[in-house]
Amino acid sequence: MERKTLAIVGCGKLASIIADALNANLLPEYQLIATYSRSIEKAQNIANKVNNESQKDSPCKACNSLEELLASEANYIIEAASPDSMRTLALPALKNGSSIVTLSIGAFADEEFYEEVKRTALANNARVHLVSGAIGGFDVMRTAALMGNCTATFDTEKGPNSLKRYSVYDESLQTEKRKVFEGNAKEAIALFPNSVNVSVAASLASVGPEKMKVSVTSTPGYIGDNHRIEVKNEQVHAVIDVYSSTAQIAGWSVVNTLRNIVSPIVF
Ligand SMILES: NC(=O)C1=CN([C@@H]2O[C@H](COP(=O)(O)OP(=O)(O)OC[C@H]3O[C@@H](n4cnc5c(N)ncnc54)[C@H](OP(=O)(O)O)[C@@H]3O)[C@@H](O)[C@H]2O)C=CC1
Ligand SMILES: O=C([O-])CC(=O)C(=O)O
Repeated sequence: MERKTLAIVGCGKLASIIADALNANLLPEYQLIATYSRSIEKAQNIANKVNNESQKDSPCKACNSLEELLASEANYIIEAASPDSMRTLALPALKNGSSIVTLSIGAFADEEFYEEVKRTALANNARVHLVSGAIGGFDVMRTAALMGNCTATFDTEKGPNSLKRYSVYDESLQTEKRKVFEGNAKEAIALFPNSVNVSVAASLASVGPEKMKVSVTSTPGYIGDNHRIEVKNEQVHAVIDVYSSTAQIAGWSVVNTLRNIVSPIVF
C-alpha cells in the first residue's frame, strides 16, 4: 500500500499526540516525512519520536525552514503552530498541491484571506480540513445555518492562569469570577490569538466571524476549558457543550480527521 505523506508545522504538545498516534499504528495509511518548528530542536524531537519507533525504515526529516518543509510536497501538511503561521504557510502549501489539516482556524477570521485560500485550494486540487479541535458539532451548525435565519453564540469558561499572556489579565482574576471579553469571533481571536480558534471555527460553520457573539469568562481555580455553542433558527435549537481538562482533545481531533480522510465511511 502506497502511504500518504504527512508533514507537521509546529512541533509542540498537540504535534506530539499525532506522532504518538503514528507510533501506535492508529494512522497506518500515513507516513510522516517532514517536521518544522520555530526551533529545530522541537522539530527534531517529533521526527525522532517516529524515527525511533514506527518509521525506522523510512525516516522523517526535521527541516531548518518552512521552505524546506514545503519542498517535501507532502500530501497533507498538519498545522499545529499558530494562526500567524497558518497565514504564512497556507497559500504556498496549496500552490504546491499539498492539502492542509489545521488547528489554527483563527487565521480564517480574515474573510479576504479565507476566500483566497478557498480559490487557491480549488485551483490546485487541494483541500483545507478544519479540525473539530476542542469542540464539535460542525455538521449541525452548518445544517442549521443552511436552513436560514440562524443566530449563534459562543461562551467559553477558562481559568485565569490560561489568560496570563493576554492584556485582559490582572491578579484579581485569581480570586474573582469575571467576564473578561464580549464581542464577535473576529475581535476574540485578535485578542486571544492562541486560545479561541474554536470560536472562529464555529462561526465559519454557522453565521460567520462578525456575527458570532463570543464571551470569555475567567473563573478562579478553573482547570481546563468549557466551550458552549448555541445555534438557533426558527425550528432548531442546538447546544454543543464541550468540557475538556486539557487541550489534548484538539490533537486527537487531528488524528480523527486524518482517519476520516482515508475511511470508506465518513462521519
Ligand atoms: N482548534 C482548536 O481546538 C485548538 C487549536 N489550537 C492551536 O494549535 C496550536 C498548537 O497548540 P499546542 O501544540 O498546544 O501549542 P504549543 O505551544 O505546545 O506548540 C506550538 C508549537 O508551534 C511552534 N510555533 C509557533 N509559531 C510558529 C511558527 N510561526 N512557525 C513554526 N513553528 C511555530 C512552537 O515552536 P517552538 O517551540 O519550536 O518555538 C511550538 O513548539 C495553538 O497555537 C493554537 O493555535 C490549540 C488548541 C485547540
Ligand atoms: O483548547 C481550547 O480549549 C481551545 C483553544 O485553545 C483554541 O481554540 O485555540
